[in-house]
Amino acid sequence: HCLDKAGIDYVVLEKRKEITHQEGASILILPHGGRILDQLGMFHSLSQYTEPLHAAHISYPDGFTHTNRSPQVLTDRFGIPLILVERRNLLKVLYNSLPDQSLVQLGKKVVSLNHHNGQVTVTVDDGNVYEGDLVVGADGVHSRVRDEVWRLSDAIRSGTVKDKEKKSMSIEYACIFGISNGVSGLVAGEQVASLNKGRSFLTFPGRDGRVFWFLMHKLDKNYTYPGAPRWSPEDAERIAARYIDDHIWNGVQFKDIWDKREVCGITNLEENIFQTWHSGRVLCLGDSMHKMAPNTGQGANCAMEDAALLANYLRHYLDGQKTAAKPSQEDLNTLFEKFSRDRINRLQSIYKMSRIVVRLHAGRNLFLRLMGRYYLPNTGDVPANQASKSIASGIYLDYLPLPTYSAPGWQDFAPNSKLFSGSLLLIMSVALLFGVICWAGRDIHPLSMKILALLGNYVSQ
Ligand SMILES: Cc1cc2nc3c(=O)[nH]c(=O)nc-3n(C[C@H](O)[C@H](O)[C@H](O)COP(=O)(O)OP(=O)(O)OC[C@H]3O[C@@H](n4cnc5c(N)ncnc54)[C@H](O)[C@@H]3O)c2cc1C
Repeated sequence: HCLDKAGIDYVVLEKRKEITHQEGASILILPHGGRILDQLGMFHSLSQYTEPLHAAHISYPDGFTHTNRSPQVLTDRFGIPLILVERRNLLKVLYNSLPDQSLVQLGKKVVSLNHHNGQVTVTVDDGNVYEGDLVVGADGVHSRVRDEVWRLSDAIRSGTVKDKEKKSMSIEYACIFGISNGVSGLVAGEQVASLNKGRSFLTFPGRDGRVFWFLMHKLDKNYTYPGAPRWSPEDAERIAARYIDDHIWNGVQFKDIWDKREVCGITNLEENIFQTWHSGRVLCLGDSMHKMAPNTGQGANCAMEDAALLANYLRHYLDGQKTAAKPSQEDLNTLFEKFSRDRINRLQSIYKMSRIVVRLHAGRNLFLRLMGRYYLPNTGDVPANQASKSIASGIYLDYLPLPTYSAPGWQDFAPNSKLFSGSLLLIMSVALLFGVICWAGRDIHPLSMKILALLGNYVSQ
């Protein structure tokens, strides 16, 4: 869509044979991702499938519960609701709104890439070969194109991509996810995070009693490729059985959701930001370059930003050319290098936050358990403020008009403060101190709570 609107020719090669395969996955669209979809004219088509989120509940293993209005606060600030959409419906809308669907070629698994006469060729598994000025690998966490970027880099200069980078993706959590039908006791639009030791649940009740859910499960150790665990449906059943009596919210147990599952799956939750994004005329983006836990709902939103920023840069490059000559290798190097640097800069804090949140939700250590239980519930709008900062500095398509809704959040939380990343550790450490005091006494002094709330507000300024 981004290339189409920028007037750049493209073809999409997709290994699957169908667009809307049902795998039980769903995607939270945050305002920065929603703004891009809105610019491309698709956000409203998506809303027919969704129930906007307005409240967030947190439940703890000791029975304590807490509710905040973060989703509604974000909606009010940015003028665009947070929506959870089935992945297949997102793909359906993306596909159906393409002006020329024949440009998406299904059943084309990319196997190799090569440079030839100032062009790049792509060979797919049926033997067909495609040629273009550049190739963008958006082929997910197990990217074939990333392997090819490494091979092409090493062919230019041996050892360019170090083994350390090739093995830098780690796996400490797995996720069982699914969609259930007819679960009572949960309210549409009110998301639930159920925190527990070694696991956490995220539950998004949608329309007509449908519930989208995720169980994040801590593994016995930290894995790296090629030693990553592999999962079968039986493994999902075995893990689910361990946590079947866990309380989700309002008397609903995981059993009530699991027993009513329509569809479910299991996957590793890989984590990493790779450093080598390109070689020659080939560039990678999306999950192939940055993979994060889904607890903050950022992966796909960041992938959309990647697409938007690349389209912006390509469009600027083409606008600046006096002739219709093809982009030279040197020009592409400069463009790809700037693109990957800008993206890594933007992604660092988002990635760090997703690492913290998945561990905090699963009570990874005493510090995080104290933070989760005694700090988080007393922080008011702090989670919404942190999210607002990353949303407000989101990428948009600079060659298309911005949506016309007026919402103050885009300006109010625009990147003019360096407080966030620099002070996060400090604030968490101070919060830990207060957490320990609260935990030791269990009887939480109102002054401690006031100080925690003030600290929280300070971080989010
Ligand atoms: C459980 C879970 C929940 C998540 N929830 C959220 C959320 O709420 N919000 C959010 O923003 N993100 C979420 N994410 C992350 C999100 O799903 C990913 O970040 C996003 O899908 C990445 O998009 P992508 O296009 O880079 O890769 P993918 O979505 O993985 O797409 C890659 C595509 O490339 C195709 N492909 C692969 N290899 C080849 C090949 N050799 N040749 C041709 N085609 C190929 C695949 O078939 C696929 O269609 C979640 C992830 C998980 C695991």
